[in-house]
Amino acid sequence: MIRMLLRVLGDEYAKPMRRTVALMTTTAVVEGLLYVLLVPVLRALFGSTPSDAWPWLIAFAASVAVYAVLRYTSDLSGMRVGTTMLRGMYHHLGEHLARLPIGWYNAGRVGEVSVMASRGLLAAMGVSAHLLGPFISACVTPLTIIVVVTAINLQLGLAALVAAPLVVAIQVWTARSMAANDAENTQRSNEASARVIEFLLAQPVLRAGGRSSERFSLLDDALQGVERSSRRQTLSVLPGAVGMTLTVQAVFTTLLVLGTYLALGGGIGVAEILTILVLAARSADPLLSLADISGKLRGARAELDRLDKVLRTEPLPEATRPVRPQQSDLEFDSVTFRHGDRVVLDGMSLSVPQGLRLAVVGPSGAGKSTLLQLLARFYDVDAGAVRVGGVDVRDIDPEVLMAQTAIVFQDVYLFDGTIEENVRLGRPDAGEAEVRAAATAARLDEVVERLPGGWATNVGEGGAQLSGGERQRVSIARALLKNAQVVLLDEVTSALDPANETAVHDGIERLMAGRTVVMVAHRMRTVQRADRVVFVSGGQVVEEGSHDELLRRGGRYADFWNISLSPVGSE
Ligand SMILES: Nc1ncnc2c1ncn2[C@@H]1O[C@H](COP(=O)(O)OP(=O)(O)OP(=O)(O)O)[C@@H](O)[C@H]1O
Repeated sequence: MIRMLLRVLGDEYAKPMRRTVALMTTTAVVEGLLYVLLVPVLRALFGSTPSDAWPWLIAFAASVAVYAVLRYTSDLSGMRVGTTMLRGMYHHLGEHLARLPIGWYNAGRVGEVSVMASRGLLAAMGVSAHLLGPFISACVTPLTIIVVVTAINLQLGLAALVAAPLVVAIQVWTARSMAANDAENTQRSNEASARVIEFLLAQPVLRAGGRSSERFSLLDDALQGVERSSRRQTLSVLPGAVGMTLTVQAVFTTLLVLGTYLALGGGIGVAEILTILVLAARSADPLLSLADISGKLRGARAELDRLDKVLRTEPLPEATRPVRPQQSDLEFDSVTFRHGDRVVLDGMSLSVPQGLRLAVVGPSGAGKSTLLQLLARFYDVDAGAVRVGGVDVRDIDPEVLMAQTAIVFQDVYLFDGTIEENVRLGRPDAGEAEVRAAATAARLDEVVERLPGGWATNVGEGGAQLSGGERQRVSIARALLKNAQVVLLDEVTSALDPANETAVHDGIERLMAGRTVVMVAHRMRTVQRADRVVFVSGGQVVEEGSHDELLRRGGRYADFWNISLSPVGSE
């Protein structure tokens, strides 16, 4: 477990962790040894001069004080290591996530990473802050006590020692029977969380379609699944807990009977027998809590496993000698790319000379968006090469590639901050005049004028305070501010009202001026602004030429527009 923690976090935490474990072990041993002092105390109390007990009582009190200080220090150390690790883990995870390919971030990841960053990291931190100390105490203190009992009386020590393999066997058996239920419970909880999120996000659609109750029953089923698996999980603990209680009781009774027998035969004194019984009673608590602590440790381990899996996901390889492209022409050279088993691009070749605009048209699912994503290196190709300025994108420093590429997608995500802060993301070191100029060029100034807080208006999480078209203008202003030589557009105007569409078209026109552009197009108006058009289908370019040429040719492209402009398919 600790090895796993250190692997996830890095070796810099090994030293404080080892120190904490040593401190916790010492504390547990001292706790066990402490009670040896009861023997002289009790001997004196049962002897002819009870006042002889005083020095031993003082020694006992001093030992208790030493134990209390040790306990405080080791708990504090565990807490400190836990919080330092938590900070370290956040940094480690944050840095790693920032290096992972953007293609890794599909919809499911958001839930997975957010659960990991909250529940997972807290559970992992809890290992050293809350679980390690009690776990070490539950294992080491009873063992120390057995050693002490053996030192006082060999027969009673051996009787107590018989319990050790029994306790281990019960632990292993309980852990096995709980493991399957733990996994099922985690899976059911994750499913239920996903259903809750789906149910909340889909409220507008569900209400419009009158399907709320239908989807609620799915959510209800998921929640009932959690209830059932939680019940099974609780029940799976019971045999182990009962077994452990019976074992502890049996050992206690054995020690009591054997101790009384030995005492009656004069083999052991009353002080010794009382001390042994106190020690036996003292071992009961940590032993009984062992099952609970082990369960929590297993839960934390499962969270760490998930974290470890993400941390072991390799970022896209970076070039050892990165090349900076001097031009902005684009090229797909026999590119093959798969999403899982599905071949999306199958040996595709195309090129875009510097400063020209290419429109990509094709049926849904043909791989148009994927083509843009490969140009921005969200993924690496499976075969062939994607080149910018004649340089393979894998040989370009990712930051340089990103600085050279402006991307405007249909779905724009804005951060919870002011409009100005959101535009500035395009180039954080831009001057105020440059930010305003970009905003004006994107016709964002019209939006800002209407807002009560002007430039300082907070856009809310995800840009919820703005309409789709207004968010789109922020995104275009960002791209304009970035002043990148390559512009990638993923049909940005298809869902806008006429006023916003005109404004966004104006902004896009300014953004495209003098730059190399690839635009995914679903609308004739967008395509007509391109210098060249490719029609993609089946993972390949099937037709290429200007809009008018392709229409005249009467092939797939012409069919595509004829269908989409027919009364049923028209916009
Ligand atoms: N993250 C992903 N994981 C698995 N498959 C994916 C992923 N993204 C896209 N695909 C699949 O790759 C294929 C191409 O998707 P892409 O989004 O590039 O198509 P498109 O031509 O842009 O479609 P549309 O016009 O409908 O947006 C589709 O079959 C899609 O299901």
